[in-house]
Amino acid sequence: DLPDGWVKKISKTHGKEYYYNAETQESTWEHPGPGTRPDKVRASHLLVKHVGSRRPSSWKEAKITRSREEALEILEGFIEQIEGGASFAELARVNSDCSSAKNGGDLGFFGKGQMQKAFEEATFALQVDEMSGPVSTDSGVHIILRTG
Ligand SMILES: N=C(N)NCCC[C@H](NC(=O)[C@@H]1CCC/C1=C\[C@H](COP(=O)(O)O)NC(=O)[C@@H](N)Cc1ccccc1)C(N)=O
Repeated sequence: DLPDGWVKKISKTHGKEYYYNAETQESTWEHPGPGTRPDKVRASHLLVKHVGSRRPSSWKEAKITRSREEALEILEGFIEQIEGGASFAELARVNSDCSSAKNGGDLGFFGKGQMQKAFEEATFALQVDEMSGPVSTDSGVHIILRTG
């Protein structure tokens, strides 16, 4: 399998296979290797929605009216608890405004182009087992834990 953005081509002059990445305009004779960048990552998240969320409703609360600032304060409280040793999954299960709360926040594996850009970029920038700071998307404010 090729990392995202790479395609295999046949060189006209040499008649042999080479690899080309249209995103970066790179070309190389050798296979760019699966290890270079992960195509898919796995993550859990804890979402706190607010009045400005694209869908200000969740399994927890039919009509979410907290302000964006309040959501950020709540999320920062969870970050402190997790940094103090609390379980990310347990806090997500009880507090996340996303339906993934029932899986302890687990979203499963996903590739580029599936999640909102800010969420995708924040997740792909994390190492496995690393947690993000507050990340804002149209859904609300998230903390993300990369798990795979
Ligand atoms: N696994 C996928 N590909 N599912 C589609 C993701 C769609 C994507 N979602 C997001 O980017 C944010 C970040 C993570 C969750 C999320 C938003 C919302 C909550 O916000 P709201 O939409 O009310 O504004 N939760 C979801 O979507 C859930 N299905 C995630 C999920 C739940 C249970 C199991 C697996 C995944 C988008 N492009 O909008």
